[in-house]
Amino acid sequence: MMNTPNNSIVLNIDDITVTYNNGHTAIYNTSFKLNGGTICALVGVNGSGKSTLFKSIMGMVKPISGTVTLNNLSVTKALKQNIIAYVPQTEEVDWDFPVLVSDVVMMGRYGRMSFLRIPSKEDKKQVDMALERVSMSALKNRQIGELSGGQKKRVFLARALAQQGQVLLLDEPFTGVDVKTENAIIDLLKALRTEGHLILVSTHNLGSVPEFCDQVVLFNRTVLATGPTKTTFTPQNLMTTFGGALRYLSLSGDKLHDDEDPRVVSVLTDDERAAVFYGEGQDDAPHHDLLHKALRKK
Ligand SMILES: Nc1ncnc2c1ncn2[C@@H]1O[C@H](COP(=O)(O)OP(=O)(O)OP(=O)(O)O)[C@@H](O)[C@H]1O
Repeated sequence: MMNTPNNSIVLNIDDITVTYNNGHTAIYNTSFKLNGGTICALVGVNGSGKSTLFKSIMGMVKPISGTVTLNNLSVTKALKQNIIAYVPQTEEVDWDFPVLVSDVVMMGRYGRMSFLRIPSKEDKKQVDMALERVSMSALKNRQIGELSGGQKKRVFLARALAQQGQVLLLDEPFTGVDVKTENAIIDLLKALRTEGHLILVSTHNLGSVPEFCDQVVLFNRTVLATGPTKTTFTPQNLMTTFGGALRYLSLSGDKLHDDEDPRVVSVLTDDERAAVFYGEGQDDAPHHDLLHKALRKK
């Protein structure tokens, strides 16, 4: 069983500014607040500071001003209590390091072990359950470096699950994964939301945002807009966020993916685009098949 988190978890980012040692201010005056039982998308162009924001929440970079708190605890205290789990971008990991898949997932348990790091029965059970949840049990004795990009992502997700944190930070979990895996991850995140977790996920797959995220933070070095997806994830706000670098794409046919996914890329007309964004009297969020990877860097 996962922890039994309740909706009382609160992440409060209050007016933080992060300046790197080289003098570059990556994010400034950034504030937003999220509660448990939420999946929030963090959306912005490359270099807009999304990873920096994650690292601030993880205490890996220190804001020069402002505070990050979890249930009124400082990041340091929240980390000690294993409240936050982080799935970094794949590029940030040294994949040549010789380590088994199950060992990577066991790392999620380290914060709960004594300094000798001898896994208990419970630790092993949690690792097995986490691997099961991301459908990676069969590969648990493989070297991590031998896995595909999508499989590595799932292993890191399993590591975060094994940690049993109430807050899950995911930095681009869909990059380089096939559509089936993306859908499986989305289903898992929805289940975690139901269990009361607070999930913040950065993604460039704009099409899937309305399908599984109830909140959004549109970001470019500071918060441009934040709130419920339905009212905030609007074409106008997205144009502000992406400054004309946005392309509206739909997918169909078999050319886009290696698997049997029957989709290809085509450009949407203005009318279709309006329909995708809740137009045409649609009450429900559009299915992410309609609009996918709509960001193209200019
Ligand atoms: N360690 C660092 N030292 C100096 N500058 C950095 C450092 N890390 C990131 N930056 C700069 O801060 C800015 C924000 O980078 P960050 O990685 O947070 O963006 P991002 O939104 O996650 O980008 P992407 O979508 O490409 O992953 C960039 O201009 C980047 O060059």
